[in-house]
Amino acid sequence: MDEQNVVYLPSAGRAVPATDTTGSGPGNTPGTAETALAVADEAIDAELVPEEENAEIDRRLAQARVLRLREASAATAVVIKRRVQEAERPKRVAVGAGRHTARAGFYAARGGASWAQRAGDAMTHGVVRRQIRIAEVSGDKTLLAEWTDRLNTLKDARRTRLQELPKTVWSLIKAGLIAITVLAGILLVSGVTMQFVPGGQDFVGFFETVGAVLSVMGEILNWALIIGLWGAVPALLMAAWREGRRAVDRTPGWMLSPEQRMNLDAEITPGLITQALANMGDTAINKMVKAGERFEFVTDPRTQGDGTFVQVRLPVGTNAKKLIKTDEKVELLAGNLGRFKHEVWPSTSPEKGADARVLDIWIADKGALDRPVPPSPLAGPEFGAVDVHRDAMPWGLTPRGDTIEVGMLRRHWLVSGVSKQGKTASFRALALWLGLDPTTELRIADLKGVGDWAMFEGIATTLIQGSNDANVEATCVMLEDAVAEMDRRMERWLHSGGKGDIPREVSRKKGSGFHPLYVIVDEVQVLYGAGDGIGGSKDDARAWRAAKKIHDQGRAVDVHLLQATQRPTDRTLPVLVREGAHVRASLFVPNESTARMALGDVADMGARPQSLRQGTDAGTVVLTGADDVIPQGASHVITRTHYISTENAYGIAERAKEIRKRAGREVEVFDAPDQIETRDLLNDVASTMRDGEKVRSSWLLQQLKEQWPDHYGALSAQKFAAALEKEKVEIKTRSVDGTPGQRAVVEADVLAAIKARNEAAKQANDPSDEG
Ligand SMILES: Nc1ncnc2c1ncn2[C@@H]1O[C@H](COP(=O)(O)OP(=O)(O)OP(=O)(O)O)[C@@H](O)[C@H]1O
Repeated sequence: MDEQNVVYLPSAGRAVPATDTTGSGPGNTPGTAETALAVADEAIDAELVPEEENAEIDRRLAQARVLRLREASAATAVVIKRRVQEAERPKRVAVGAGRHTARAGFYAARGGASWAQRAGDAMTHGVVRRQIRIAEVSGDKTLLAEWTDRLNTLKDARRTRLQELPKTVWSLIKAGLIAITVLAGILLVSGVTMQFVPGGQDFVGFFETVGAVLSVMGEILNWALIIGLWGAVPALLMAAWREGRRAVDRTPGWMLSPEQRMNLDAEITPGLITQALANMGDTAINKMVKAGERFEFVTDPRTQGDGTFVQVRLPVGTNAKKLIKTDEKVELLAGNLGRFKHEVWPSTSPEKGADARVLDIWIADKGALDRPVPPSPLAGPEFGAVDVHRDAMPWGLTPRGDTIEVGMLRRHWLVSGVSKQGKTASFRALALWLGLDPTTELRIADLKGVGDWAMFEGIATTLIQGSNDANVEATCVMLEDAVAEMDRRMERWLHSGGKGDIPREVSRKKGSGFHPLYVIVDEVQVLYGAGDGIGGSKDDARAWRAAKKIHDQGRAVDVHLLQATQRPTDRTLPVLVREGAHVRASLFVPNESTARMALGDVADMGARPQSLRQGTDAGTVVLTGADDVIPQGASHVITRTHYISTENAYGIAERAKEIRKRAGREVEVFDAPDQIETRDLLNDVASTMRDGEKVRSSWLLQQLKEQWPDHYGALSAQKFAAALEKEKVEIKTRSVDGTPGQRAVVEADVLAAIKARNEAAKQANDPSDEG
């Protein structure tokens, strides 16, 4: 339809061709183009409707006898709409009542049929016969023999009961006769006795009284019968209706109102599950359904958290793993259940004794996963010091609403997920919790460096922020240092006769040297993707070798490696590194193959981070390997992590600092630790000075600032002196350029310090030099 030639009827919500002045065209709207365009100016809220719909509205208008639209104005359109609605109200009421009656009739009839079927089943042992047919269809001979035996036993028992029926009836009749005789005898004796009681009734009078009592009782019985008979019909209909509602698999759509149709799948019933599974295109299930058999519900649908849990045993010839093998299958199942893929989580059953045919399904209530996760307990000001030996980190909730509190001791972690899915926030939450234990040491590299981890200044003993070469090199050194620390601990522990894990008391003792050490790298793909012999998976690449050593042995001496990456691919995360992590968690990833890299084999067992919704499910992870929170036998658990914003993270970090201060475990840091730590001060100083030179320290600092402003720009004279002193270079008082009494740095001192440092490092790395 040409935009120029339409009139918008705001409330009627359609557009009428404005040039149609004949009254015979769509809308029967006589008028001129001018009036039409004038109306168009007034119209605000309208939409173009297709020709057919327009024609349909016209038809309804005609039926309602609202035909004359002299001036096509917005106001008239509103009036017309109201009149149409009024005119249609009786029809709507009639349709609603019709649907209601049809539905009630349908349920009652279905209830009757269900009773008949149950009665038939009871008479013919139908349930057992069905199981026999299933066993026959699936070719399970053992099951067939078992059910056939059961049928024979039931038949024998019934035959015996039938043979004994005449005897039973005769016994009942006899008992009745005896009861009547005894009653008659009692009445007779009572009547005679009354004659002899002074003032008592005579024989006839006594029986008249008995007759009157019996008559009243008869009247009561009569009324009860009348009421019962009249009430029986509605009661029966009501019971049949209830039974029908229970038994019915699916109400025909035309019997439901539009709202009911929309909510049709909201309630998870055995009928809905049956229909969903029967439409999975599985041969064994098809065979079973064709044979008229039903699924065995190990657990009927029951509410669990914000959803429904159900356990179904599949027929012989298929199993749970096969049924949900691919993403497409899961999506099909979800669609069959009227849900989105992310709302349906089928898995093999983790329960003890559940065989491979038992399928567990958890189905979220519609929209339940869009409700926000409550704030992190860490963010509450009352959340105090933690003990990694004793406590677990409250990371989030399962979609079912169970809390996920995960232990952080002696586990290496890998968190994966594409950008903007909450990787840093969820990963940083772990580190914040660790920071609240004053005994832990955190060494952190944030290889993005936009300040996401800056709050750890004053908590972490190493804090590298940024992705330039120097930071990458520093991160690699951080890992290698952790390996050296690990080796030192191992040796000390063995020499001291220590056996097994480091005990809690030793680990928490100040100065023991066995405190829990956590090496944390965010955006670790930058490290493994680097050149210069650092990244990659070649035999001599430094980063993966260090990571592997920590993975292999760190746990024994409480040295941990926690890594997070956007890209868990072979090129940016060597296989050995990702396989070495005990706990692996993945936020949304784009496909199954990435999910497999992020999580390993559990991607075959129902762990599907690729089914999370990009963006909407930010912060939701599929967590594997954390056996303290994953139900026994299950491969993974979905965790909707509590979100801790950067602002809140600062608050928690401040608390961590106070806790450390109170415990006497403050961390000494430079104002700009990343700048100092990611460059080699001695080398930089040496390269700035000429042979045999002695220079003013202020001049030297100025040179450094000019050459590497990013690194030394903020360094004060005092801090520079302290840094040199730390590197064993003393600032001396010397005559420089003929001016005596200057604070000077002598090149020979710098070279000597470098030499001493190199020798010490060489000795530390060469075990043959020791002892
Ligand atoms: N647990 C959570 N719950 C809800 N939303 C979250 C959660 N975590 C993160 N988000 C949202 O996702 C956004 C991105 O988070 P974050 O910076 O942690 O993502 P990222 O995956 O680390 O991204 P990048 O890799 O690009 O740094 C946050 O700003 C926040 O809006």
